[in-house]
Amino acid sequence: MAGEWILTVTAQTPTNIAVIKYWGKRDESLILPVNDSISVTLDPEHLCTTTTVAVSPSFEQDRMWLNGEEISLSGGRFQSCLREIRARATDVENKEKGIKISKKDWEKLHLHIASFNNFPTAAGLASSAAGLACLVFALGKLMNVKEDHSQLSAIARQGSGSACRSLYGGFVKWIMGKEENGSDSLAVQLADEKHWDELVIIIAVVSSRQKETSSTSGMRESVETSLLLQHRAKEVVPKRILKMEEAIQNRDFASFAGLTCADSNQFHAVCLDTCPPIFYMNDTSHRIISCVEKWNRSEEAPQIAYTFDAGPNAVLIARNRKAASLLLQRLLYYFPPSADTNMNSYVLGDKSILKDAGIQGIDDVEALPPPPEIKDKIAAQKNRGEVSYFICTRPGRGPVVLSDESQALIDPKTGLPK
Ligand SMILES: Nc1ncnc2c1ncn2[C@@H]1O[C@H](COP(=O)(O)OP(=O)(O)OP(=O)(O)O)[C@@H](O)[C@H]1O
Ligand SMILES: C[C@@](O)(CCOP(=O)(O)OP(=O)(O)O)CC(=O)O
Repeated sequence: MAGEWILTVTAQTPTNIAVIKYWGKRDESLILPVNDSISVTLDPEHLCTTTTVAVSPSFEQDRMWLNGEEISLSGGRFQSCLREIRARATDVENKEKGIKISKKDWEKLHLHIASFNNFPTAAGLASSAAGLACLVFALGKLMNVKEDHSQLSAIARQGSGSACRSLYGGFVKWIMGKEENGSDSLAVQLADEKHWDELVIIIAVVSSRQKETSSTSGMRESVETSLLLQHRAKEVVPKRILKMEEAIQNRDFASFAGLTCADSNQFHAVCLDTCPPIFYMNDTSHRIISCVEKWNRSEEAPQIAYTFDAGPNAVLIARNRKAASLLLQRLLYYFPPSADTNMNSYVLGDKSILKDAGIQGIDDVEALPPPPEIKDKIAAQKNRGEVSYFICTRPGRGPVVLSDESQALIDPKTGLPK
């Protein structure tokens, strides 16, 4: 270790949405859950975190910038991740740059970290999951950590529980584990993103405002006060996990949708059963559920699964592209954009779904007929402006290293954000 050099690694990591929810910890500091959970990883093309980690003997302290603003790394969760990953660092040699770092040097070397979310932070779109997973994954690469993704997931878990599921693409299970030290509480991949690639996901962003009750404090209050949570964790989730694994393996959409909707509804029932009650969904969320339920019931088999995290945004999983375009027509019929919004900023992500739905501009939205399953005028009412925007996406891949230096967020000469 000599001279003034800077070594960087840049990684990209997806976010994930739980279809069997994690809600409740048995250990707050290690972040150990009261039940297993299962998630779908979302395509990083539309929702992801990019993080560059840099190390240099010239850095005087660990520093981090999130979306361009410097943030503190002093929080216990960041510190746990940094400590755990440093403890697993090994020798690193970069012959091209003439850099040699030995295992013991990592204790003294400081890091600069810059991260960017390509979607709103702290808006109920799981930025903490993608963010903490990306931090751990990028540091693992920089420090030549030999552990596999499951071992890394157990470190990301200590940054934010749901982050452990973002270490893999496709369908992922977070096994709650039994050990007191948390060593067996980690994520495993159930199936990769190609296994069920017909699925299309539409997110209705109902509100981008920061929520009143964070997941962390909400689940603490539920553990302390909700009897329904105890019943859910002991009796309901273990059986549901088995059924969900089977539904995913067999690509059985009817079973997948039934389990996903029931689990989201039970999670929100636990929130209502908490004292004082927690309300994450709002009237718009309820209207979206009712639209999906009516349509699903009018068809021979369910077309859409819905799930809501700790906020009012709806995550809608369509069985295939055809169902997704019919869903988008319904959503745009009920929730047209307000007068000053253009379609280009109203439907984001994979815009080809919009084309499939036959919608080119606002005139096509205004001309949409009421969905055929609607029988009365009240049910056909429009709710203009209630949805901020939609994101069309699909199941996606796990973390990757971006080797193209132009994608790095830290200047390799100054060690500061570009
Ligand atoms: N890219 C990132 N890198 C590191 N930490 C991040 C990153 N993005 C978000 N975070 C951390 O996560 C926090 C936001 O988490 P929070 O749980 O409030 O929102 P969210 O994850 O977007 O929403 P939700 O958990 O409801 O889905 C940020 O304040 C920051 O501490
Ligand atoms: C409703 C959820 O999204 C809860 C996520 O909780 P977090 O992972 O954000 O909580 P902490 O572990 O305290 O950081 C359900 C889920 O993702 O499984």
